[in-house]
Amino acid sequence: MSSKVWAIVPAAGIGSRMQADRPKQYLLLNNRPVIFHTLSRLVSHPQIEGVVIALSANDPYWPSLNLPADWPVHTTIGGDERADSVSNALRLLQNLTDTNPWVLVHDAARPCIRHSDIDAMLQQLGNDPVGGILGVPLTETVKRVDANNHIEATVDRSGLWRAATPQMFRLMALSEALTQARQANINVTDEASAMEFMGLNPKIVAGHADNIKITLPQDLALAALFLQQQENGEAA
Ligand SMILES: Nc1ccn([C@@H]2O[C@H](COP(=O)(O)OP(=O)(O)OP(=O)(O)O)[C@@H](O)[C@H]2O)c(=O)n1
Ligand SMILES: C[C@](O)(CO)[C@H](O)COP(=O)(O)O
Repeated sequence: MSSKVWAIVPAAGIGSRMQADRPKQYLLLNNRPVIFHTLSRLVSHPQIEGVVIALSANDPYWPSLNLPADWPVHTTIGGDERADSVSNALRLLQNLTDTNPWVLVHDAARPCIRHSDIDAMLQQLGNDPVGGILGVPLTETVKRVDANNHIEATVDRSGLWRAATPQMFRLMALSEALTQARQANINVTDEASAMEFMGLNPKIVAGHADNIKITLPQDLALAALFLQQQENGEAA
């Protein structure tokens, strides 16, 4: 894939499930904030031209990150929901470019993203008419459970995947899909849902299971281990 792409990083969340003293994207992971690792992975990929990151309006941590001056990172203010943060970042990007590039939307809370997974997306989706997402097929038995934690049913897991990020779509199509979903009061938790709402069928690209989203307290130690393994060349 010859033309460059842009990354969009939603980073305006509060990380409530993490129950930490600060938003999880600013918790330390191997002596660096989570968000530093995520941005480092993105800006170091040769196909990524720049990054637009959506920050909380009252984010006191960003200024002290001291990112390298040559990192092509642009900031904007996020919104109430993740989808609003992504929309705001896309709006800034539309003012930065007069093209309609592929955008890779990637959670700030996913610092273990591999270049090989981004390469697989670019290779498999670069000529796709719609785009797609990174995901991991479910490998365990799936249960539907009632409010009292009793098993209601075993769900057929064939064809079930965990959606991850990056999620790769064309700038204009994704902007329009998110706008339409918002106007219809459809609360989308990922970009693919908005594209599906528009009647489109995104593809899914198999990624590595270590591309975890740091969500719960126990995820931080796991992410630290995965980063260490990757940096030591131990991760398969
Ligand atoms: N209004 C929001 C909500 C979330 N995010 C970002 O979207 C990513 C994935 O969302 P999630 O894991 O749900 O993060 P939080 O909303 O911060 O977590 P929680 O739901 O536990 O509060 C995170 O990088 C988060 O910063 C965002 O940019 N804007
Ligand atoms: C977009 C996402 O990473 C796909 O798995 C995920 O949905 C974002 O986290 P959230 O907890 O749904 O906001």
